[in-house]
Amino acid sequence: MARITLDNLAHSYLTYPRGPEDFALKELNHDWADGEAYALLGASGCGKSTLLNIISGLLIPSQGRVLFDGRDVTTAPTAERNIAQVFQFPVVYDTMTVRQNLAFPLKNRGMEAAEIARRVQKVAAMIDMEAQLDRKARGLTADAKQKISLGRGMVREDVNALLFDEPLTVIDPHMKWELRTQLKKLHHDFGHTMIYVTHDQTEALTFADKVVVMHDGRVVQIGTPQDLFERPAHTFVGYFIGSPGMNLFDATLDATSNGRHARIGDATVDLTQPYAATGRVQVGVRPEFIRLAAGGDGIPAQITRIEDVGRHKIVRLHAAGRDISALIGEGEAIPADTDRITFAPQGVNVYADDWRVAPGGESR
Ligand SMILES: Nc1ncnc2c1ncn2[C@@H]1O[C@H](COP(=O)(O)OP(=O)(O)OP(=O)(O)O)[C@@H](O)[C@H]1O
Repeated sequence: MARITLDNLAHSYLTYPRGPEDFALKELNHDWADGEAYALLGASGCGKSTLLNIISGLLIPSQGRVLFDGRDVTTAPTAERNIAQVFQFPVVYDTMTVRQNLAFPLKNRGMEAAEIARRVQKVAAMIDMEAQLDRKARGLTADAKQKISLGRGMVREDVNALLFDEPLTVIDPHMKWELRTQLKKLHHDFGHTMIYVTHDQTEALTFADKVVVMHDGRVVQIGTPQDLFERPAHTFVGYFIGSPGMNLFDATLDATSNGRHARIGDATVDLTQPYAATGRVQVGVRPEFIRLAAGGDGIPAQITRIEDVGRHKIVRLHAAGRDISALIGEGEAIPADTDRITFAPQGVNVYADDWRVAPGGESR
């Protein structure tokens, strides 16, 4: 296992990039802590695979360095990096049995037969393929083959890091959940440094200790699932994480209140904390923190639709010139004469140029 350092890293696929917009990966400095499980999350094309390929050695970055435990591996080939990789689509040897496929990375390193047998058996149990160990891989479903690929990735215990690039794409939904649980268990048991690329927020939030959110070639936030939910560092994180995503209101901070009050449409909202930003900002409030009211203070709003999705209701509203969503818990009433919304103070975030502005007095 290793700490992986990205030092001043950036990548452009163009030979002569003219500006930041020509970089698939914009400048990045980061330490991936030894033994942590990270998910790299972002929409298609945001640069996840580019970053993963630089870490694995499939791609040499146009700028900066990659260090494993302080050793510069920027130009070292994949084979020298001692990592295990699992890709989106299965990579298996069709003419070999499942057992031989799983044993392959260990045999390659000259491991003793009894130890190979022990590890293969253990991994086969994890991927639920003990009954098929002596079947040839040829003829197995794509799903089963991908489980073999995952097993092969997990069979070595001495790797610097385990890298997964959307590994569950071809797996059926029930097995997805099962395998994700197994990966988490594997991480718990062996403490590998794991990097897991996905565009699926559920996958990222359930798998990882820390989620690295990428947008347009840039890492916009690295945080625990709770950080991403409570304090999205960038409007993209607010929108991308959560279902529905965070509501954003155009607002003007009121200088006479030391940035404590915001003007949203025709209403004045008490943000309950001062913000050191001036002029036009955006106020972000997740649907979980929107409260419905009839009369009194708040932003005038009209309900346009109510969707019952089981454990809660999604209330769609029109407020301050935009469509927004509120989540109302089971058993909570929706006032029939709802004509306003208010914000739960702990759910308010303020953004200037898409980046979160920390309120005065925030500890971090
Ligand atoms: N070999 C390449 N040559 C030129 N441009 C590339 C190459 N590979 C990726 N890109 C571009 O770099 C950007 C980032 O792509 P990348 O594959 O890293 O994103 P991603 O987040 O992994 O997306 P996906 O989830 O679709 O794989 C995209 O604009 C993509 O078109």
